[in-house]
Amino acid sequence: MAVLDTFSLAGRTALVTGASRGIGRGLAQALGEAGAQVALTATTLEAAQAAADELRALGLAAHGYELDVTDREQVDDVVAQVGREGGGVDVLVNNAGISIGGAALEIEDDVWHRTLATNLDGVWYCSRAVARQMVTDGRGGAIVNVGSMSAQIVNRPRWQPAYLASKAAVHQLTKGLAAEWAPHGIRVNAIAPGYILTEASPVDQPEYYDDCVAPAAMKRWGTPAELGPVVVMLASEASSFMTGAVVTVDGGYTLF
Ligand SMILES: NC(=O)c1ccc[n+]([C@@H]2O[C@H](COP(=O)([O-])OP(=O)(O)OC[C@H]3O[C@@H](n4cnc5c(N)ncnc54)[C@H](O)[C@@H]3O)[C@@H](O)[C@H]2O)c1
Ligand SMILES: O=C(O)[C@H](O)[C@@H](O)[C@H](O)[C@H](O)CO
Repeated sequence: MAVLDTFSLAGRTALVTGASRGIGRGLAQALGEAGAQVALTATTLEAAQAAADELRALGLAAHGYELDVTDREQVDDVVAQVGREGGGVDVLVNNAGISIGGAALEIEDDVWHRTLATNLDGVWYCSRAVARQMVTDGRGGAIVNVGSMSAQIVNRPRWQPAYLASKAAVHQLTKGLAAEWAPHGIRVNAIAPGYILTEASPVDQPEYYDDCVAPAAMKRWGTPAELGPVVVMLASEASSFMTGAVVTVDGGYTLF
């Protein structure tokens, strides 16, 4: 197979969580451009369908589904539905995540629990539901988790202890599931983005420059579009011998 053909996702179905905006929206579009039929999921059906409409307007194959990743029953139902409608889920991108700021001595327990529920339990529920389907179908597949450089560094000046813990857990869960599911032909990898400009991460604002932009070797923030090619690689045969890897995409922020 010619090298660029190994990146093709033609004939595959990809499910993306938190796909209505930001990084998830960008990744959904990249997967669609690589040829996948994309199931865009979001916490409201309206947001999911609006994002799917945008992709279809670009000539891509996309459908929207309501999915709150903290709701295990809904996860199982949506994965089953996407599987039925798309001939099985071949690619799962666990993107949904929240980061709530607050000092450790001050945050409410609710912040801790909500963060872990979304960023970690959500990855667990979605991965397990998709892997069960992949194993039952005997087809294998690829899971890509959106981790973070926050698994290894502490963001400043905004403290977010639950977020840091959740992303470190996602990286290690990636490795654990990769080891367990390799015999089933399921590869599990993660990306660890640095600062990416999104609604949740307004790093173009001047107050972020000193801590978030200047320390990166490339002295800039990244965009969701710059994560797309990396995720397409991890989702496709282009990374056929990769599993359990965490690929850093941070403009050199964590070099120092
Ligand atoms: N932006 C960055 O600098 C950056 C860096 C590293 C990692 N990340 C990670 O990338 C992912 C996307 O971040 P973003 O910057 O695009 O943020 P964002 O807030 O724009 O997007 C997050 C999406 O997740 C969705 N979401 C939240 N809770 C959910 C739930 N319970 N169920 C389903 N969906 C839910 C939101 O509705 C939203 O659409 C997150 O996992 C984040 O931790 C972001
Ligand atoms: O590195 C990351 O994982 C992200 O940048 C997060 O830390 C948040 O997006 C940031 O806290 C927003 O201010």
